[in-house]
Amino acid sequence: MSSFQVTGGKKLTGEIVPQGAKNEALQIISAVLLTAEPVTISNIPDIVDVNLQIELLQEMGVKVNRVSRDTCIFQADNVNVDHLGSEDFRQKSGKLRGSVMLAGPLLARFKKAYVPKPGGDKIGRRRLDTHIIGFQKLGANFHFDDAQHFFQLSTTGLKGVDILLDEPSVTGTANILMAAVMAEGKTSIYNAACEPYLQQLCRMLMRMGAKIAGVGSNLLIIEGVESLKGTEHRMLPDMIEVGSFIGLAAMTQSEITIKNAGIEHLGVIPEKFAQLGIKMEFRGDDIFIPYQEKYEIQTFLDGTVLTIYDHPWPGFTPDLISIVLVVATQAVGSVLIHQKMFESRLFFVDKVMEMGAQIILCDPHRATVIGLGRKHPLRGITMSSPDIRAGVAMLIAALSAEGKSTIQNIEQIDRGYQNIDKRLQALGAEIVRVN
Ligand SMILES: CC(=O)N[C@H]1[C@@H](OP(=O)(O)OP(=O)(O)OC[C@H]2O[C@@H](n3ccc(=O)[nH]c3=O)[C@H](O)[C@@H]2O)O[C@H](CO)[C@@H](O)[C@@H]1O
Ligand SMILES: C=C(OP(=O)(O)O)C(=O)O
Repeated sequence: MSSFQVTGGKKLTGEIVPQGAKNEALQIISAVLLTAEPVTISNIPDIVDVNLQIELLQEMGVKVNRVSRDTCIFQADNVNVDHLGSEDFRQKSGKLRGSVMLAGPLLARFKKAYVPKPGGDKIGRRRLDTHIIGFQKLGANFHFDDAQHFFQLSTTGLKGVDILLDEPSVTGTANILMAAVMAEGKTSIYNAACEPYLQQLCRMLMRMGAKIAGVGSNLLIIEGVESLKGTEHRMLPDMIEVGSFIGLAAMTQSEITIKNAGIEHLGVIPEKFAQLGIKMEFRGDDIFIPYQEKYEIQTFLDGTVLTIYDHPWPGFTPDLISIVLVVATQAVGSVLIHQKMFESRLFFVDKVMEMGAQIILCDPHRATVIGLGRKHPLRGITMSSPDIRAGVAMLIAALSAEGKSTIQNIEQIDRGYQNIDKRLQALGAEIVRVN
């Protein structure tokens, strides 16, 4: 288990470029299975989860030519689908959430797929019902192996159908969409997720020849085609990294420019940080966060205490709730943080309280943060990262705290943030990686 040793209290300065989006990459890289032709993908983040997804493809026979550090040409012209039934695949795919999205393209092109229990963050129950029921409606049969926790899917041919999702699952929508693009006839997916990740996937599929209407909305209409061709695709900047850096700048009283932030794709993210009182200047596609002695949490218009909660896109992403919570601890004012989607994402809060933050953990989903400005600065402690975003929230807290902190289990952070220690060191942060 590796750790970061962080000496807090340093003001950071300079420019930082967000990596390509992790959750987009996991969808896009799965979609290369839909064609035998080459697909060139650029701005691929060099992070553990994405590298694992690429290895999974390689191990089932997809050719991967890394033409530069962030660009690969994939060609799925000789795929061994049976590899997915192997112990090897089960082990490796169990390490990340994104592996589940190999199933949709495999069903579409090869008529069978295996879905082992996917990994990813242990942030609550993460069921696959939306995915499997969607496949079933398209004409797939499934068998669930209880002992191995393994879904086996097969079809004699997928057929277009109207699907109303029980919830707008992000990976579920991507999976069903990728299955539907080559199904016979018309499919509609209503209550679809519509994050920029999915919009990007739709655009890529359309460049490959898919017929999709309603991109960016919660109703996707897909007219099945017989086959898809190769294409090129570039990943957007990672909006979760952008949000993390906005919070980091304010909390450490730093002056940072986030270069090429993809501002038009950030939805309400800047607005939520502005509600915490954080100033930002949009300069072209860069976000400049000036030094701020203090930032003050706004109230609602009627003067009641602000609530920040997660919601499917275009609402506020759950992946930034932990970061907003930590950043609020050094603000002036109070905010109720409500993590609606996941029941185990706020458990790191006891560590932030141990650092000296004034927080009332109301229940597994809600925490009230009482920001007293820097009256009681946080103090460094030893903590362990339970998931990607809590890990980065802890790192931000440690960088703002007085004294030294140790963050253990940083493998969680490495799943989603590319060389975060080196990139923050370049801004002046004191972080040492201990392997
Ligand atoms: C690889 C990947 O892309 N992972 C993301 C993806 O995970 P993932 O696709 O696994 O998440 P889902 O969208 O399926 O749902 C996440 C959780 O939220 C619950 N839920 C969902 C929708 C809803 O309206 N109400 C509700 O309560 C679900 O029951 C589930 O427990 O989307 C999540 C939700 O944005 C993000 O946190 C993950 O980073
Ligand atoms: C929850 C996340 O990731 P995953 O779904 O891959 O576990 C995340 O990116 O915050």
